Amino acid sequence: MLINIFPDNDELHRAVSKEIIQLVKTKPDSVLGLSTGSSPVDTYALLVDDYKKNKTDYSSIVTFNLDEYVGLDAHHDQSYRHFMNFHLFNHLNIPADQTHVPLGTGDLDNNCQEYEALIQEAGGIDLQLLGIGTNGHIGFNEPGTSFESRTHVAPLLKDTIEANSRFFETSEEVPTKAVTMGIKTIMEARKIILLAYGSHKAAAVRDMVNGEVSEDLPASILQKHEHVALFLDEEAASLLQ
Ligand SMILES: N[C@@H]1[C@@H](O)[C@H](O)[C@@H](COP(=O)(O)O)O[C@@H]1O
Repeated sequence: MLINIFPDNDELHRAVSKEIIQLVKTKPDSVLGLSTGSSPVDTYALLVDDYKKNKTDYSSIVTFNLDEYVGLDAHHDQSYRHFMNFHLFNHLNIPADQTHVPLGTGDLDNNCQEYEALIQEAGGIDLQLLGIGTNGHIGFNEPGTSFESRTHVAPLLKDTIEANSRFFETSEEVPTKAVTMGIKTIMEARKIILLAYGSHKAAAVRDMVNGEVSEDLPASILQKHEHVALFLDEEAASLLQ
């Protein structure tokens, strides 16, 4: 694992956005795996800034997002599809049909199979962006998820549901399941960048890097990937040995 530690978040997001922009420029038909949550928001803002200033070309880029809540369609303002359109896709010259976010409505098992097939048809993911949950989840692969998993419907754990509840008006609205790329799907990406900042991520980051590789901490599998780069701030890195 390549570990980059930054004194401030601005530098961290600049470094991550540079990696993405460089890939888009050197391989204009790259397949990008993207993530949601608060972690990548400022990175996406920098990609949008760069696009406005430098007209970096996304017309042949294909994207696959990690996950989507079950029950929320693209029109719901808390759906990950809405998040991605709002923060990134609407501001770049990427054709909408080249952006993929798992579908959290309709025939879910079928959606999962189709998503895997689409990733394969696109030639696999060149660069997967990840965040990490405080319990070590990646995508919505909670502790206990099989390392052999592919895109599937995942129940969310109580802590994750509680953490997400701040985004919803009533507790009944908070999704309890998600469609997520599996661990195996994520591990097949040719390169992975994981972004984490803040002291609340420090224990998960420590266990991911220094702990045993175990399904109890999904992100620990990244120790087995040949091209992983962590982009951390000093707080998230503070418990590393
Ligand atoms: N499914 C997402 C993950 O992909 C994300 O990495 C994680 C961390 O979120 P945040 O970046 O807001 O800390 O939250 C959610 O559970």
